[in-house]
Amino acid sequence: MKAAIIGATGYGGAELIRILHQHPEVQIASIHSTSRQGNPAYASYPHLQDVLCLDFDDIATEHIMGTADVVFTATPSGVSSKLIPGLMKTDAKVIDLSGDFRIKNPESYEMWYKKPASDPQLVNDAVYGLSEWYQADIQQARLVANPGCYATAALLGLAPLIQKGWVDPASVIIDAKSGVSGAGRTQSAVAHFPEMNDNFKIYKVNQHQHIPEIEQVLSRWGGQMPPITFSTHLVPMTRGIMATIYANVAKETSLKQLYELYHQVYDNNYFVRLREHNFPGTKEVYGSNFCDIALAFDERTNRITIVSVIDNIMKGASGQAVQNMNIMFGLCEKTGLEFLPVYP
Ligand SMILES: NC(=O)C1=CN([C@@H]2O[C@H](COP(=O)(O)OP(=O)(O)OC[C@H]3O[C@@H](n4cnc5c(N)ncnc54)[C@H](OP(=O)(O)O)[C@@H]3O)[C@@H](O)[C@H]2O)C=CC1
Ligand SMILES: CC(=O)N[C@@H](CCC(=O)OP(=O)(O)O)C(=O)O
Repeated sequence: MKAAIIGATGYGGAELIRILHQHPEVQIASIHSTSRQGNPAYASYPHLQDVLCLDFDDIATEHIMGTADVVFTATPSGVSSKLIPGLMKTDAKVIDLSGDFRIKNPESYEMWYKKPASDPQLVNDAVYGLSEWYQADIQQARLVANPGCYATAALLGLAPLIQKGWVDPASVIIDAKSGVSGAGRTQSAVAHFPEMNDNFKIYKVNQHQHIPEIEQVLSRWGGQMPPITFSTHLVPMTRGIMATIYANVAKETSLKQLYELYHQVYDNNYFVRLREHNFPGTKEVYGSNFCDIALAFDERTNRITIVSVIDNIMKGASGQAVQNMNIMFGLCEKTGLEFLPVYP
């Protein structure tokens, strides 16, 4: 298969290059940028010197038409919505890493993203690419809306409990923390070294764009859902997300029963690992496509604590995008993705 990457100068794009370069079924046919067109890949990414011998091309659809079987758009929200209608006129399958095609309700998208919603027909046709849960739809999809990084960690952690109705949905609180690469490569004050180093900050309180995304999926699983509380924090590390999720039980249970449920649900999913013997840290998934989940049950408060960790650029973005590509093209979902976590 031939792949084109738009937004290849960003972190999501660089990670796609790292994965696809060693994917046995894929050749990177072209990389695209608006700021570095005509320049070699190594000019933007010195670590690719003598490895990826391609120049950045511009983003005109004509340059992709007929040359790619799959196009990854690793571009910001508001940009993907403009690029993808043209790409849908080619024969390629498209996997978008932005939030532009995730939210089915256009008013909700516009309220949370503060940008015009994408073409409603394409939003309707786009399949939400939470690989573990929508495999059958992803197999048939022409356009996949790859999930947000925080949404991936939170949804994989909550899925069994919400689907089975084991917790009171009104009690759900998701407290999440991310490494700074989640903010992308573009410079910003918040990600500036003196601002984030030796610091720990909450941001976008009650305003994060992943709130409607998480609520949309939880409602699909558990029926009408009350609004959730979701907080995001920036941690002075490069990669990683930890979502610590709290929920009150809706029925009598025990830690043993909770793990039995999670094993039933996830034992056949290679990329979800249940960490029954110790709580996961972000380093234990660093550079890999794993989502590690552990549980605790406090009998005093009747509250469950779920800890879910991912690498934000892997399972939270480019890793899951390649997992979705594998599913769309009928390959084993693990193909080209069996990276061990980088440790230490
Ligand atoms: N980083 C992460 O952990 C995650 C990111 N995402 C999403 O993935 C997407 C990419 O994120 P990330 O790589 O981190 O972001 P970066 O800021 O690192 O990169 C964004 C890329 O988009 C390109 N771009 C910017 N403006 C335009 C434009 N007007 N037209 C075409 N291309 C443009 C830039 O390239 P150039 O200026 O050279 O054209 C750049 O390569 C975003 O939608 C992000 O929300 C999702 C989950 C996690
Ligand atoms: C640390 C940090 O800034 N993270 C980003 C999440 C990146 C992501 O998943 O973005 P999209 O949903 O927009 O694609 C944020 O909180 O907005």
